[in-house]
Amino acid sequence: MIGSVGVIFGETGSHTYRFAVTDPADVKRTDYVKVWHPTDGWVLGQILTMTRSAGNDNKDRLVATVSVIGARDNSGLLRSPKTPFRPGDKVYIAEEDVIVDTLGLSEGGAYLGVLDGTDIPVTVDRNKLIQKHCSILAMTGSGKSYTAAVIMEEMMEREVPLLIIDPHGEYATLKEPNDDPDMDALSEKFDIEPYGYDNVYIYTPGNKKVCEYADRTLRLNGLNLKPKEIIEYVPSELNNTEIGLIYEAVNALKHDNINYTIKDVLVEIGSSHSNTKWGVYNKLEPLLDSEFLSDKPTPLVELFTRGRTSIIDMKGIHPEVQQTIVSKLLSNLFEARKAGLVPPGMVVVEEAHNFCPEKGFSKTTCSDVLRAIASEGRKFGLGLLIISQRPAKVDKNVLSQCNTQIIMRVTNPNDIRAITKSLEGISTELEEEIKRLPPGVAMLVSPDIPRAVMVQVRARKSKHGGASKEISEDIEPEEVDYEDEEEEIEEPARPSVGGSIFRKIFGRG
Ligand SMILES: Nc1ncnc2c1ncn2[C@@H]1O[C@H](COP(=O)(O)OP(=O)(O)OP(=O)(O)O)[C@@H](O)[C@H]1O
Repeated sequence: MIGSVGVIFGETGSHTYRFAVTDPADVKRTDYVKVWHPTDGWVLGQILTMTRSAGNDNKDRLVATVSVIGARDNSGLLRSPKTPFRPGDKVYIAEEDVIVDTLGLSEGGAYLGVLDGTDIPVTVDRNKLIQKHCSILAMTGSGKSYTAAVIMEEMMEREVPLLIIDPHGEYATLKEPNDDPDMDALSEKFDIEPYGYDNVYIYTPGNKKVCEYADRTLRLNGLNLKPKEIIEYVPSELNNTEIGLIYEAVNALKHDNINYTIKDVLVEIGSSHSNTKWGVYNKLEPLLDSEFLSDKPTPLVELFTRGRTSIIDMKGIHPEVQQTIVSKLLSNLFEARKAGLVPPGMVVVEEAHNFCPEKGFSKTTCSDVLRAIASEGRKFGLGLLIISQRPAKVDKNVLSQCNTQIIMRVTNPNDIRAITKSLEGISTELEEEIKRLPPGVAMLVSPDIPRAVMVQVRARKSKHGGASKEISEDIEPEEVDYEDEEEEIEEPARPSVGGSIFRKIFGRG
């Protein structure tokens, strides 16, 4: 053990104390320190703040404030000392084994990275990630999708089935090894090797024109859809007369007692004498173009099976249609999991604020199923990994069910409020810490670790495909006034519909 780094002074408690730092070169904020307590033995603490001032003698005084973590008792329980530390007690830098034992850092779980400022690996239990869900919350550019990919890699290595809802096509590069020019140094630091994963399949609900690198087309059941289901798939608003035409067409097909597709519905609408039919054609055309409604839907046992990762790449798909696809897909998956038709596994939802928005922001067709998986998924072994850059806009019912929280840099006060509301006993210092986290460093709140810890997230084994755009260095980033910030979710431009649907359905111009 190296010599003491300071001496406790002033008023002390059993939860916090201050010490005068002997040499500023010995300690820094966030360091783990220990103090001997007469009844509890070595008690671990973490330096929360450091202040510098000039004393009466004009000498520099450096004071560190420590938050007490505690010590393990004979039965392994973490306890805070019942009596305060004594002024005059010496403070020492905590050794690795004291930190590991006290924080209960175990080996063998999903390897997330190292305790910030140390080489101590931090892992999280894979089963708990699945059974108790996980969230990654951070502002854009702070390393959300990078960290999400690290968790995916850890899951893939244990052959956990993964279904990734990927609105921006960020995760296709899981197939390629990391080609970071600094890979040698990163490999050594984190003890990992670059690796591209084989069993990753990219599905597009569109077609190859929409997503040229997709391996397959995602097909959902398009047979005998109810009028309400057809309407949900239509990206444009339908007026009452148009909705009426769809109902009439479906009723006529049902009356004939035959299996029908969207194409049949359109042919039926074509026989109507109403001029409204042209409007309906125009609005239903994208459904025929995208080809995802089929009488041969992609089997769930193909999408969600041991050792396989299926990425649903939503690039080029209208946001409202994305929500309907996610709703259908996850409802079917949840039912299949309840019936034991697919194995336990994890669903990853990127941009979760668009799929399960908080009340008052918008309503989506997939909110209910995400809420159901969040509250009941643990019973059936269906886990959620929720990722969002706008925690304030994510459904609280979903966020509050995520027992493992990975929080990266967040500066928006509304988002910080949303995060701290869902975390018990988070201190003002930790709140401040969240605002200052550098990219790649995360605050981990896990049921296995008695307090929030800062983790330097490990390098990816696979290549990073984040969607961040290069910003010219001479463009100043825009200042955001959070008070005036528009809280409504932006309505993206609807894709234009055109071309001759008549030709597609009837085979002539
Ligand atoms: N743990 C890490 N190690 C090394 N680099 C990292 C790490 N985390 C993030 N980065 C780097 O930071 C950049 C931003 O990360 P990432 O793309 O994950 O951000 P994001 O929060 O998902 O942003 P966006 O919302 O724009 O997608 C990336 O270019 C990546 O190279």
